[in-house]
Amino acid sequence: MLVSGQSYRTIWMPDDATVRIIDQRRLPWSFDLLDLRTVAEVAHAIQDMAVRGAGLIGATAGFGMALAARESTDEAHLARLARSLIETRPTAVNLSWAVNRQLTAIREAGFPNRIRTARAEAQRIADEDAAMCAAIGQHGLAIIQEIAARKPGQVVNILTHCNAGWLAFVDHGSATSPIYAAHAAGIPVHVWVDETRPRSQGARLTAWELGQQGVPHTIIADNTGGHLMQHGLVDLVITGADRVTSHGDAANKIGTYLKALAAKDNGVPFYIALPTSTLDLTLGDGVKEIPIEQRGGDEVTHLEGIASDGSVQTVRIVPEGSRAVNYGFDVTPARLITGWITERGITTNTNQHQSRSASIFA
Ligand SMILES: CSC[C@H]1O[C@H](OP(=O)(O)O)[C@H](O)[C@@H]1O
Repeated sequence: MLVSGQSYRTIWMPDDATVRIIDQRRLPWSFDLLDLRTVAEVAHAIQDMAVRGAGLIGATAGFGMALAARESTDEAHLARLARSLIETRPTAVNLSWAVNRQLTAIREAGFPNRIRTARAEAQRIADEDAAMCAAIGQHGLAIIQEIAARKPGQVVNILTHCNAGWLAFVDHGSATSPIYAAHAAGIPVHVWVDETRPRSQGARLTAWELGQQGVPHTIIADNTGGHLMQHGLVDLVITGADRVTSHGDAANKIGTYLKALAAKDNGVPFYIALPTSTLDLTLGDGVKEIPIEQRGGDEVTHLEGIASDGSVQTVRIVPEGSRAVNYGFDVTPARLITGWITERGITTNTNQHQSRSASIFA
């Protein structure tokens, strides 16, 4: 997508030994690129959220395995490097999916061919992610067009939570891709951007990327969405997901479940946008089975911002000594979801009031 008018992806390899990323820890204060040259540096970038978002975590792991292929001296060493990537964050299934896809490709090609194989497979994973997200945009566009047709000449108001934008993928995004497609098609859209505490991915990342594309948007405190829905100010909710089970239960940033409850109570359509690389059909009951990452309490007790002198500072926003818990994700049960938008099309939830089916993605 565009950054100051120039087209970017979130990750690429300028040479076979370097993974180059947009360092999202610096956004929106500054736009900085960061080069990663070892598996350890890639693992730290994922764990410290220099890169984040299900699709981008997967692509980063894929490129990390291209570096692992260069570092590894034998298959056991390669397996240890792979494990060090998988262990960085537990919820987004794309991470383990990408690593295991690379291990399979290397195993099939033979260890001596690992470097060339892993480099090519990493590029395929990234290119596929971008293509899947573009397709999600085209499929999701139909939903927005249908709403626009019901309110001619008026703005379509869309609420999204966290950042499931192009910054969470290689390009286009999942939840934002239909928004970008609608904006490009000339449909008047406006986005309510949940700030998404504690890491503020919405206020810092979604607002930044929408602004760069010229999409009208308004940042709201996380607890505002329900009020807006009660007053008819939200036509559609679209979020991303980090893992979706065979039942259609969706793990996403903490707070997504609460938005789905408010949407259900107010008759607002609630869609999950995801590439099929985010599906985990080995799981059924998402609330019981999806691993939920817990991060440090300091992300809750402290807030980063830019001071009037332009310096980026972190301040404590709670009483000294107060403790905090920091659940990174929650799970929205399929019964609250109107439909799932993937690169294959839209799966509408026809059994929202029935017991969960074996798999809605059959
Ligand atoms: C659908 S990928 C974006 C997804 O990932 C975010 O989590 P994090 O920023 O912690 O990686 C959040 O759940 C987004 O919805």
